[in-house]
Amino acid sequence: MEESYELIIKNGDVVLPGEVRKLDVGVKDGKIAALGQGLRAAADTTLIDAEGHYVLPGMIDMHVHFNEPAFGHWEGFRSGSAALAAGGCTCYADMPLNGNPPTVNQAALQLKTEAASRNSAVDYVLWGGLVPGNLEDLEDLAKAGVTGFKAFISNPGGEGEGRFREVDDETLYLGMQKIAALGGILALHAESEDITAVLSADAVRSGKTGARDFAASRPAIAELEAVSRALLYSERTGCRLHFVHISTAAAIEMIHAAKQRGLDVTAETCPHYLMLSEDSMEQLGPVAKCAPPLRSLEEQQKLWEVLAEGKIDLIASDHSPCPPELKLNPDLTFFEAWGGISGAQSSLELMFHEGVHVRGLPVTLVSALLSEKPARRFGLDHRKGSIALGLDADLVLLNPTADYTLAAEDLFYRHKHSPYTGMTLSCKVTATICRGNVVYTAEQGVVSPDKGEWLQINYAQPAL
Ligand SMILES: NC(=O)NC(NC(N)=O)C(=O)[O-]
Ligand SMILES: [Zn+2]
Ligand SMILES: [Zn+2]
Repeated sequence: MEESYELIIKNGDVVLPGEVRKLDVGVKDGKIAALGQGLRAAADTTLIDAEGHYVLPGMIDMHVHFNEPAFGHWEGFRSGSAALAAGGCTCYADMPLNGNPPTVNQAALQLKTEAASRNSAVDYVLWGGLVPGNLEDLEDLAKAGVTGFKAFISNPGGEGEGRFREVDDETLYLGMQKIAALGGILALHAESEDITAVLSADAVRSGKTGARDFAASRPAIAELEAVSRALLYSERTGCRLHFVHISTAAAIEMIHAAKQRGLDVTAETCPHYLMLSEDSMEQLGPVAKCAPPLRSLEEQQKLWEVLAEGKIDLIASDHSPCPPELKLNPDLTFFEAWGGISGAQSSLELMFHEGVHVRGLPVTLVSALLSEKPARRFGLDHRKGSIALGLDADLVLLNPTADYTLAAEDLFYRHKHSPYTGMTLSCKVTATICRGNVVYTAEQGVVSPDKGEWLQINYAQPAL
């Protein structure tokens, strides 16, 4: 009997693990059911012509802050996931902070899942938090299906009573022991609180509150010190560790060396450390403010070099949005403005534009950093992250010969500011498909805003 497909994507340059081939992709029951040439459509098959386009696995963005509950006026699941879909992302991980309550116990996780349910365009996983005082909650969170635990070494900022707090050393050490026993993984924001707090206070006291003063208050040594401490804890506790948003090649090298000696650690960086620099902070203002801060152009170049050498494990956006008055109000000093960049919609396009087109990196390397490697690291690879038979049909069509200038109106975020508006890009996402369902097209926008599902993670077994 002839196979019948609900969807066939024809004639695209399909990005498979390690190679690109011109193939048709046949989708049945939301899964990739065939990869071949000349797949035949039935009367009710939807056909998409991908001639001249890459067909990529959807990006898996392991680091976004959607601020519900309570801070949906900053960004919510609807708008945030719409932006991700428009940017070629088919699965994401929501961080446990900037909503209130933060996701640090089961009751808070329940509120999070209620906010997300039937409000996400694409699939998602949820991080729980490790904070002072919640050691006893970690097991419940793990059983409820969080993807892992997130902790901050430096003060995360934010508003509201009960907001997310950074860990002290004891909480970090005991937390890592416990997470190791649960088989979980810790994601860590690694900047020394002692160094950044003292330098920030000094700068503000002496009226040095500009963009470069901010960068100087969070120097590379703050990242290196926190990374080295956490590596020691990982070694002693056996806790799997993932460093979020690493900003320097030196920290990447330190993590890589730890990996070489057998530690189960990985490093993420973000498009903004690869695309922007300290100069951008000065030119664009707080819209380009984040922590760790953007670095020098020399540092940015070194980060591309370690990326090309395969020492970076994955790319995530660290989309950390806020209302315009916390970023664009001229009365705020650079130190007072919100720290966090709105960028999730642009990650894949930026990485292809700069990584593949400008710097000549292999398409397969860039795609692996966006999809395959995050899936493997976080136990999603039996369903997501690659174009392979039997996996979810999470697919992106990318036009690699586009020439478009990103405008604020193109953004699906709740608040349409981003450091990338005005940038001209050489590629564009033209369609995003999640589990065989067309979620976004460049012509029609987000056509399916609410069919994304929560993938609960069971560390002992792979995700459902
Ligand atoms: N509270 C935050 O969202 N912080 C975020 N802010 C950044 N990166 O500037 C982060 O992930 O650290
Ligand atoms: Zn962070
Ligand atoms: Zn973050």
